[in-house]
Amino acid sequence: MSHSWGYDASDGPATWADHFPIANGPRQSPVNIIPSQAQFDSSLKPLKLQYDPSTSKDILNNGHTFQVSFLDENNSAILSGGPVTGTYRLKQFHFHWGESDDKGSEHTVNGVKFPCELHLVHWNTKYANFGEAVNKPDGLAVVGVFLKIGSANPRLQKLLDSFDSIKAKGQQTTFLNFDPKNLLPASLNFWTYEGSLTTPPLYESVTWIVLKDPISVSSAQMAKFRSLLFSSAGEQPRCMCNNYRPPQPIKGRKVRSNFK
Ligand SMILES: COc1ccc(C[C@@]2(O)NC(=S)NC2=O)c(OC)c1
Ligand SMILES: [Zn+2]
Repeated sequence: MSHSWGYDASDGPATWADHFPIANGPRQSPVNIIPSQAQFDSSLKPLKLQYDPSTSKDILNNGHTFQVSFLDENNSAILSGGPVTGTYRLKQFHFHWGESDDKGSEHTVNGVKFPCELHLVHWNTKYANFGEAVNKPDGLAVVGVFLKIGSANPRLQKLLDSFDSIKAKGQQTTFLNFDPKNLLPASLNFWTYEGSLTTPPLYESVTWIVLKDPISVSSAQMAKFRSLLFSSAGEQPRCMCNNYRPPQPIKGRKVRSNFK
């Protein structure tokens, strides 16, 4: 039976090493990105994200976050270029956020936290499927996008409108024709480094691609994120928020950028 974990003092990030010793491994995520220490790498190719909205399937409250899953039987929604070799297929995207607008992102920039961070998860098609790829050193490529408080973002609205249907853990509903391209900033300038999943099992299998530019979200929209629950229907309601792991030791890793 997989060990239960969460984000409270009793089961949160400070306790994860008890059952998942890789939590203290050499390539853990997230990290604090220090732009002045990132190395510009002219050999990095432009990041290519080719998404097909018809591959979006459903939206689920999994008790840790909410995620939108995609059909991944073919190369309709893919990531290529950037720091990766080959083709990676979009599997799902999800978010991490705080109980207030002053925290919530997993990666930080010069120690600055954003209120929310989007993760677009892709798996390497050199492997047969996501399950085979998820624990391989080159198995996953995750695009991280920061959300910054500003004007309401209409492109988040379809997600927010689905929240009443997935309020509690385990609730799921169909979520068709959603184009994740609409969640990206205009610029695909990025930082990249070798890291891990940011929740147990914390596999060190992620090539991180963190976009420099944020997208906007309003404070009212963030409040809707916080209307979701960690808890199942019928249980004592527990606000889904602060579902972020703090930055981990860089341990000698280099963060590269495709921009000066
Ligand atoms: C067993 O496979 C898993 C388990 C958890 C996650 C989620 C997460 O840990 N990973 C990132 S990235 N953010 C997260 O919250 C996952 O995502 C690819 C794959
Ligand atoms: Zn994540």
